Amino acid sequence: MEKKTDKRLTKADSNLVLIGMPGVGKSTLGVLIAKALSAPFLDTDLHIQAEHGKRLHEIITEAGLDHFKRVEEAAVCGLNVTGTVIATGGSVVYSQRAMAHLKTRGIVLWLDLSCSLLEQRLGDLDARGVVRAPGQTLQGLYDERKPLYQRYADARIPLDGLNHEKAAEAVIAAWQSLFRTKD
Ligand SMILES: Nc1ncnc2c1ncn2[C@@H]1O[C@H](COP(=O)(O)OP(=O)(O)OP(=O)(O)O)[C@@H](O)[C@H]1O
Ligand SMILES: O=C(O)C1=C[C@@H](O)[C@@H](O)[C@H](O)C1
Ligand SMILES: [Mg+2]
Repeated sequence: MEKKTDKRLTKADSNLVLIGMPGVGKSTLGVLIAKALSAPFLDTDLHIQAEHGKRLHEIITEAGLDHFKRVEEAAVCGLNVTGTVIATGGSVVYSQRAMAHLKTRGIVLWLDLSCSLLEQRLGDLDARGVVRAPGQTLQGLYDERKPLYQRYADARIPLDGLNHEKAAEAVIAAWQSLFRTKD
């Protein structure tokens, strides 16, 4: 894993940033985690949709994947929040700039789930607007992204077999233990 948490960040100031494959639970778990930590919650996908007045898959269909990646990078690099739980889009790791921006202001936690479970959760990938090459399978996408999630994460949280509540607890435990080792 690339660069660890900035030692100067305090727990109160630091953002808790969730990365991982589409459908792994960044948005749904992010809300539960924010609630448990009494922290604000921000979903970068919703932020982009509100800014553009469009669904993400419409942006992708109308303007293409590269355009969407630029939109996502600009939206993430424009964030200026602290102490916030941030659910990112699964494709944010394609932007080195966006990840550097997130890492200087927070701890990045990679939510990981096996592909067979992801497949059960996700419906039509095209309807969901996933950033992938035409015909690329979910396994192919996972293999492509895994080194990126690994590079940017301060910790990986394996979620197989955990329901929403247990998964949120696992994320919070990882976050707390990272601060314990930091202090
Ligand atoms: N631990 C869990 N157990 C069972 N289902 C879950 C769990 N976590 C999330 N889900 C379900 O998986 C689906 C996808 O979750 P969610 O939208 O939060 O994923 P995401 O990571 O934000 O995806 P995207 O990158 O597309 O925004 C939702 O229906 C959610 O309720
Ligand atoms: O993993 C992806 O490729 C994506 C996930 C979503 O969160 C959105 O950011 C968008 O639909 C792309
Ligand atoms: Mg989401």
